[in-house]
Amino acid sequence: MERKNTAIVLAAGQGKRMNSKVQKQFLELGGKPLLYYSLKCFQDSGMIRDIILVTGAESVPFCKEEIVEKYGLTKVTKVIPGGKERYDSVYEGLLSCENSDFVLIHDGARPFITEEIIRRGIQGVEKTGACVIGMPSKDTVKIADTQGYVAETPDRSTVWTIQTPQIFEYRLIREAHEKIRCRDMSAITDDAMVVEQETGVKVALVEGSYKNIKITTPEDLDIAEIFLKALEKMAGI
Ligand SMILES: Nc1ccn([C@@H]2O[C@H](COP(=O)(O)OP(=O)(O)OP(=O)(O)O)[C@@H](O)[C@H]2O)c(=O)n1
Ligand SMILES: C[C@](O)(CO)[C@H](O)COP(=O)(O)O
Repeated sequence: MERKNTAIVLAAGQGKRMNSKVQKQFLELGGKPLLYYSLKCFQDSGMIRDIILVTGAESVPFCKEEIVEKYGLTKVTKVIPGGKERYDSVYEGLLSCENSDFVLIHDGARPFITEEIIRRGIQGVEKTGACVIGMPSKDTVKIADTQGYVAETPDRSTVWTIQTPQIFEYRLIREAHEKIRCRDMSAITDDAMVVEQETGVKVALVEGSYKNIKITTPEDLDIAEIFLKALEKMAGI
């Protein structure tokens, strides 16, 4: 039976760390809005049935006209307003795709998602119903104490840095979000944490790519321009 896979693409953040007048998801990368690239990857993937785009209420018309319609992104079936925090925007997205089997929750600020990452993620979610994309850490990681000293050094072979998409069975992530919403969510920074804290389900780790960066601060945009040029050169564009 063919699965109904929905991508929820998040683009409702303020981009405070980017410190730019235009929200980072709408900044230009290679002449197109940064947000376009992840939407286009999901659009072109045969594994994705539909896309829910979550953005700021004030940006809904811009997204519909200047991104979805302009670039012919026909799989984007809904453009909806998000919430104050990332997890609020995810929850709004989840309320909009009730008839999905798997949902792939992705940061619109990560333009370098690929078809291969989607494929590995969808394979990974079949294991337990929960899967995150990430990469083994190349750096040694230290846990700090509150005074700014090293408290602990975890064994690097067990440390991964986590990316998106994060992929879940729809019911599992919806119910986990519903449970956690009545508690303090201030320390929740990704979707896997919601499943880790609210269910006994093990979350599978699947390799993404060191190029699948999140555009967070201005230097990330410079790196993204370099990656994009290299990808276009490889594709002969
Ligand atoms: N209320 C929010 C906050 C974040 N996001 C989205 O979640 C992704 C990852 O978040 P992050 O990089 O932290 O984006 P911002 O919240 O915009 O950045 P900052 O924390 O610097 O303000 C981004 O695509 C962002 O648009 C969202 O949809 N809704
Ligand atoms: C979900 C995420 O992209 C995984 O690395 C990250 O945690 C988002 O965090 P942010 O503070 O919203 O950038």
